[in-house]
Amino acid sequence: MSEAKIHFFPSEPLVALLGNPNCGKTALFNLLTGSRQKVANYSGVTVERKEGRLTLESQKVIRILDLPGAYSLYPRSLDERVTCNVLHGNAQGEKRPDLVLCVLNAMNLRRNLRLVLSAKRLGLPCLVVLNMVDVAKRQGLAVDAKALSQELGLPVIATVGIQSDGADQLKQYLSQLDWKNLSALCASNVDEGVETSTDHTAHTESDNVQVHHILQNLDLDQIIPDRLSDRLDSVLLHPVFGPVILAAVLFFIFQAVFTWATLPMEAIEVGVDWLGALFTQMLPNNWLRSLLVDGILAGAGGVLIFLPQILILYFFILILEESGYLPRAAYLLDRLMGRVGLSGRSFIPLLSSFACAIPGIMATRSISNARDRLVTILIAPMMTCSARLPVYALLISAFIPERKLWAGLDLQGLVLFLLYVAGIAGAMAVAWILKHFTSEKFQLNALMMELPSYHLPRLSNLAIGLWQRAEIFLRRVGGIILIMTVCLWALSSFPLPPENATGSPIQYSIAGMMGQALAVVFEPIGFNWQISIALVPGMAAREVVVSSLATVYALSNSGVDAADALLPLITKGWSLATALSLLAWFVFAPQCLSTIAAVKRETGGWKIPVIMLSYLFVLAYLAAFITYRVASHFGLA
Ligand SMILES: Nc1nc2c(ncn2[C@@H]2O[C@H](COP(=O)(O)OP(=O)(O)OP(=O)(O)O)[C@@H](O)[C@H]2O)c(=O)[nH]1
Ligand SMILES: [Mg+2]
Repeated sequence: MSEAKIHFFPSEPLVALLGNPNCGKTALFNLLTGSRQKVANYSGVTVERKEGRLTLESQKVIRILDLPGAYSLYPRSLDERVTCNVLHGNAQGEKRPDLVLCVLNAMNLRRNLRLVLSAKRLGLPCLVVLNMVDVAKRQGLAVDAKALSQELGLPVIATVGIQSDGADQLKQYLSQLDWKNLSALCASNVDEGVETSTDHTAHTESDNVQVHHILQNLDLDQIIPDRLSDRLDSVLLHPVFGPVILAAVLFFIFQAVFTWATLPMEAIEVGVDWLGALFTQMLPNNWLRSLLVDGILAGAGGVLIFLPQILILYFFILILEESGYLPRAAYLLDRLMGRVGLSGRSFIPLLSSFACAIPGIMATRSISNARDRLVTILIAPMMTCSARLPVYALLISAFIPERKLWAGLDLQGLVLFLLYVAGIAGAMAVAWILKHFTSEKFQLNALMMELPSYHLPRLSNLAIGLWQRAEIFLRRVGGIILIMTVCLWALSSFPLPPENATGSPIQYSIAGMMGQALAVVFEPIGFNWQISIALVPGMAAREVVVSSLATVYALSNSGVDAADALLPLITKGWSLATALSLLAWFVFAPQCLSTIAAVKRETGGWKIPVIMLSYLFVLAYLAAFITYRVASHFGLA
């Protein structure tokens, strides 16, 4: 029996944004649709299609698709394939676009125009959008849009993706378009002989010749050097200064995460304490008060305190992304990564994983080599995601003294930096081991990566980026973290202890019993039953470990003010060996459930997520075991 699928597409016209990576498609998409998709100054930011809507002056609504950047319509990586599938009408659940907006970076017409010529051959109506005309103007490059339009046989509209009115002319053009009859925008001067050729090298050669002619006719054949970027690169990409500056930048970031966050963190802590005291005073001593104070405030409130540190980390990541420094860092690390069998291409996905492993794993779509991509996915979870920051920060605050070393260096910041380095070193070691399992024939591809011009990060972009991060974090605190905390509170509070009980009530609860059972597994690495309990809900989200510890300890110690009691309790109650062992565990700890789901989605099956989960568990256990034993040996127990 044959089965046919019928798709019902929305009736509105579909407009797709096509262009080389980093030419400003997403910036324009945001301007047209009012969306807030991620814009950054490197290639491969967008890796999946995103849809938005634009209401034209005529009140007509059109759908707009932002697509991953592509160098050609012969895909070499997964993100380019997404774009090609859409343009050929092969994308699942999506019709073929009614109109293609070919976005050009005015500063790099030579390469950008080749894609326009390929797009023309698709037979779809095309409109050329000449973006970044502000930069071109600044650099003294005058592109004559009318002449370009004549050369291409298509309308050309100038835009500036970073100005709020930068796409107004484009919107106006779209408003006046006859959407029922777009055939006028189909290419008229396609060379029929070449069009029917199936050999794409023939296209490439003829396109090169045609682009050369167009640029000559427009008097744009000369290369305009970007002097500022070149001068900066002579220092930042210097074989000696370059790596030193990169290390210093990363080191400074981790110092700042600790030192800059102190004041705002204290302010949030005071607020949470005040609320806790208020509830304790106002409510009778019953289960509701316990839920509010020991559960919600101690747990979710305890995680909220880490918001400033997370925002400071993101602030720096956003600056690195916007400035154009990221691909340079990838270039600097290419040789180093080559030693472990990876290319510099993997650097950006790995760096994104410092924020969260999920966007990092998604970003591997831009890696064209399938083996490189898989290894990068497997090691991405070892990069310290921002959800692990609260766990590190809590343990560092509890066990590492707040001391200044030489030159004002903060000891706690240094330890944090070392933990990040431990994650990176672990990841590189795993990549190196995997290199030896790869067939002899495997050859590293040379790094081909575009270095964009440096930009000063725009304050508005930074503010929006930070706000989005704060929103995501607050939603996690109010959502999954709160839910897990309340569940754990319930499991830790019931059943009630028997009348003649001698220990604290939590020991008789479901969670208490589970913790004691789990402690058998974790005792060899120095974890007590409270930690063992906290690790389980911690699989839902990393920060939950902190909220769970807070709740478990609050319930184990009646009579102590819960919300602020965790820190002194663990300082007193745990040995340094246990704390170090827990830190070592978290450097490698198997990832949260959403990361595992993302790996399954991206690799199309359970095999890789199961491998990842198993090897990370073994690694985390081994690292914690060795740390605990060595620390105990040196008398830190
Ligand atoms: N000066 C200037 N910068 C722009 C303009 N349009 C975009 N940008 C900047 O160019 C960089 C790239 O913009 P994106 O919109 O992320 O580029 P993209 O084409 O979506 O890139 P991919 O998703 O990687 O394919 C960002 O730093 C933007 O702020 C423009 O017209 N003028
Ligand atoms: Mg984009």
